[in-house]
Amino acid sequence: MGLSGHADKLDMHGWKTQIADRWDSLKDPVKIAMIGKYTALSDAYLSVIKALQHACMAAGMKLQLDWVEAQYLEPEAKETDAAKYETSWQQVRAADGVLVPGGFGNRGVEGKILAAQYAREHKVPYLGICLGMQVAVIEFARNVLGVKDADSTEFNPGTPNPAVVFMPEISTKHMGGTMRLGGRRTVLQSISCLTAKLYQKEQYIDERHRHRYEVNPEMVPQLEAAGLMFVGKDETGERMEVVELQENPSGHPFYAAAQFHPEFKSRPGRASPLFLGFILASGKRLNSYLTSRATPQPSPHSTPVKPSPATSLGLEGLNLSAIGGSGSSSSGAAAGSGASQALFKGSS
Ligand SMILES: NC(=O)CC[C@H](N)C(=O)O
Repeated sequence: MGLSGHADKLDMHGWKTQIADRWDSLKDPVKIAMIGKYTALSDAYLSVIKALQHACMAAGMKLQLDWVEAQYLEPEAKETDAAKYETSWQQVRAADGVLVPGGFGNRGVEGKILAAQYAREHKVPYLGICLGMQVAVIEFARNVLGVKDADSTEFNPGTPNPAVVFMPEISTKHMGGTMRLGGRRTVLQSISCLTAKLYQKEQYIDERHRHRYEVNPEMVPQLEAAGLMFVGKDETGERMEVVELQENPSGHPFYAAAQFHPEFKSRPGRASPLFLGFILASGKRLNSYLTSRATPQPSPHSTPVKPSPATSLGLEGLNLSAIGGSGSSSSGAAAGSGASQALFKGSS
């Protein structure tokens, strides 16, 4: 078979110079509050942490991750554990960005909804993943549309106002076969949305999924009329994939959430575009990053163009001197940018 009988020595030099040294050199802090369940520290959370690290390396920022137990953000916690309630809200208030990752089951959901509301109202960058998108939609329905009892049928099966509903992908009778899993296509609805700009795509993106519930398509027109835009949908147009707060008049620096899990495709040197956008916005560097990149142009092709590997990474074309600009607080930013450049060159 032509095997030489011994493995070549692993070349760790690139890893050391491009990843390990770079990680150690990051100085500008970015404080992210992750609203979850401590007890559910599963692989899903580990992928999210890795994706945050990849994005921080690309942005030249040092990650400070604060775990916030969602349950302690709920008003009842004021009675049962006032100290934890106070510290948890302090962590949210101190954060540069708020992230609600994926999850199942209803414990802590109201706390996640309150965190999404805080981020929206206080213009703090928000990234919602899967359940994090569903709670953002419920929050918006309750507090902007005024549908006070809007809910998900996962948490309240009898809710009269379901903003999120069960989505039997295969069959309700087929036990265990009802989870929508794996790589699926998301069709972008506008080339000017943040998601299109971050992915540098004008037509579609492919990301991985893991969910049973979805945004109720019947509520979409009302939500959009009030400024919550569904900028990514599946190929039928019926299933909501990415949501963003309308740029005007909200003036929000970054409020985006996806039904898919962008963290699953994030790699060192190939940060997930949504995570990168979230970290850049949290570090007040998103605008300079976006202005340094070309806006996706409408394609002359009527059929989708095959994505090139280079444009799917989210790091290419990164103008790092621009990123180091606004909002950077110290000379560490410049050092971080230089190192980012080295990382970027190494990964292309
Ligand atoms: N991965 C997730 O966050 C799943 C969200 C939700 N529990 C659903 O099944 O749709």
